[in-house]
Amino acid sequence: MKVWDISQTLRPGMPLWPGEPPLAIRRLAEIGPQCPVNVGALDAPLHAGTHADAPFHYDSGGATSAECALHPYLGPCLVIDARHARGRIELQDVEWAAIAGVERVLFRTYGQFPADRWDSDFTAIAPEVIAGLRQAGVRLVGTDAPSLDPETSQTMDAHREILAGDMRILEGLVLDDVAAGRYELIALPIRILEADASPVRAILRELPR
Ligand SMILES: N[C@@H](CC(=O)c1ccccc1NC=O)C(=O)O
Ligand SMILES: [Zn+2]
Ligand SMILES: [Zn+2]
Repeated sequence: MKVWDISQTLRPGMPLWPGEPPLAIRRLAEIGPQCPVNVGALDAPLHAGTHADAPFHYDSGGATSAECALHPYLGPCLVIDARHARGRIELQDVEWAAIAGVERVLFRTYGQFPADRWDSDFTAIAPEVIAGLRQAGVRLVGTDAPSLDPETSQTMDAHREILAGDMRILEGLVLDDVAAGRYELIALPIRILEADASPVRAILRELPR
């Protein structure tokens, strides 16, 4: 069964949200005469790379990564090619008939994911689109962009629509090699106490025929 790895590589020097501290891999122990193993530690912002926002990120009373149920992050999804969208994915950019019965939607906005540079002008998603997805019964919205809202947003309108429907979010996906269509999504957040986001290893699998 074909598997698509739709996750970024977490690595020192990777592009991060402006102001975030750099990702580091610390060496705690090294194989040698007195030590049988190499041991490291990861210092990384919780939103680094491909990750799942927890509701706590945009609602101080919201669930943390450790508290989020796993159902939204595991199951059939629809990948939508939204590369034609300019600035924001708007209502007219979505083929709403294709959303019927879909619980998970992943938007592709990049022709080639910017793995080596921070893109401040990434394609956001209009709050009206999130509201429309919520009304259509969608439980999870994913994107290859680093956020649903523009980098400069102070109102986080798309995240607020997600909150209104207690929906879930994946950001920083890599969809370059994924054709639009239906897949099985597996992208489980790690059980991190008090966390507002969690790295995920996101993959797609062919749906069973
Ligand atoms: N991936 C994050 C980006 C984000 O909102 C953010 C991340 C780190 C520091 C500040 C952020 N947002 C607004 O200031 C998000 O959209 O959830
Ligand atoms: Zn995030
Ligand atoms: Zn977010």
